[in-house]
Amino acid sequence: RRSPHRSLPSSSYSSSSSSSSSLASLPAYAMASASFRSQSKSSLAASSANDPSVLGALVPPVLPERDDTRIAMDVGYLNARDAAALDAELMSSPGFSLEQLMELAGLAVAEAVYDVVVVDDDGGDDDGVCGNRKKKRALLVCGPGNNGGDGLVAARHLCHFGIDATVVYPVRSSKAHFVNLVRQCEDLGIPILDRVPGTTNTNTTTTAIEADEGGDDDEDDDNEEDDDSHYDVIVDAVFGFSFRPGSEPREPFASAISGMMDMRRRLDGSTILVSVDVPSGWDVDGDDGKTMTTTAANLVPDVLVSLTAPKPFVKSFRGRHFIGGRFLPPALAEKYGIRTMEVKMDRGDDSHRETLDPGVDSDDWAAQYQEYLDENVVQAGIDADIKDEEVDDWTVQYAKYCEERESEFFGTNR
Ligand SMILES: NC(=O)C1=CN([C@@H]2O[C@H](COP(=O)(O)OP(=O)(O)OC[C@H]3O[C@@H](n4cnc5c(N)ncnc54)[C@H](O)[C@@H]3O)[C@@H](O)[C@H]2O)[C@H](O)CC1
Ligand SMILES: [K+]
Repeated sequence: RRSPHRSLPSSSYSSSSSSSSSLASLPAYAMASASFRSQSKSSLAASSANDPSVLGALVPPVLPERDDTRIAMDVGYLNARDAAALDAELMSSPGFSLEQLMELAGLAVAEAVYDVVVVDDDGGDDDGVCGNRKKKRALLVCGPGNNGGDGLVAARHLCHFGIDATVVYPVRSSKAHFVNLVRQCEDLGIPILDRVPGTTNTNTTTTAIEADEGGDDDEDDDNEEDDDSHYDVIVDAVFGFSFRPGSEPREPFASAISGMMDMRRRLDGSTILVSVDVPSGWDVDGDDGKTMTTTAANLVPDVLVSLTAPKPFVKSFRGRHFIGGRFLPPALAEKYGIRTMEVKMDRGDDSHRETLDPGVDSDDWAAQYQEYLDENVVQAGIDADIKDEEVDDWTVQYAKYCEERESEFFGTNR
């Protein structure tokens, strides 16, 4: 078993496994049949440990073994001004809506998180999202802008991926889209807290802002999570490319940032910190790795998910790096000096699941059972040798067995 954020890639990353199972659709029980196919995913490599003391210093590169899923870093960098301009252009020219962009961004974040905390932790062999493995837990700390929105979207997808997500959202936006994103999380049973568990609430502005913005006052003290809760991953979605590094982050976000760092210390390396687009409080355009604000000086993520393209600070980032967000038409990519990447579809089951047509391609045992039913149950009605009670007995048992199998596949996500 490999440590997900300190590992080099396996040379045989492409080993894949697939499995399929099915439940026969039987006339008496109308069982849904399902087949789950999954493939192992490759890992991207950590090029060196994330020791803050070496940040910005010259670190000899650790050359990874060949891994075709890594892309060269000559994809181009987007400074903060261009990132904002490109964002605006994506909405005006190809006509993307913010909702669309954010959905793709948040999905990319959720998939990267899933890769790191589930797939790689399972030794690269994912045997089904809804299998029997222990649920991983994710804490998503969301800020006031669109970076926070990416976090809210990611929380929803992670929940659908079978991960226990908890959101920290200290200042809720009153914009309709954000209200909906929160609602969608709540509908999935995702707790929405107003502070990072284990921190005291230094936030004196939240209530006022929420009241101003018509927020839900009942939620103000909503921090029911146990302060000692363990999270396998913390997602930092507090600030993105619009953070102004000239001043320190204001409350309650300063506390959210230090809360993430404290929790990481408390969990003593057993949690992975993933930053969305920019480690919150870092200088987006600072490429020497030393220009983050004091508050964020020790916020050094293990994993970064750049959206659209890496920002200049990435040159000094030493962790695992993913690029997400597939929105760029070639003309815009060229204009902003970005090389778009071809996304490898080696997982194939993120947004959809294949089901087996009942009886068409069913597993052996199901086909055999169906055959058995055809021969025996049909006969049961006319064959006096098989007593009704006996039929009831084994049908009940079989229905129970099917339910158990089904819940294995679907987990608690039904
Ligand atoms: N095309 C893409 O790549 C997309 C990226 N997305 C994500 O959006 C963010 C950028 O979002 P934006 O709303 O412009 O800003 P931020 O979330 O970075 O936060 C701005 C927020 O922070 C406040 N603020 C700024 N400086 C400070 C400070 N010193 N102290 C306290 N608060 C501060 C400011 O007032 C705003 O409220 C990008 O990084 C991506 O993550 C989109 O989701 C989709 C398209
Ligand atoms: K962030």
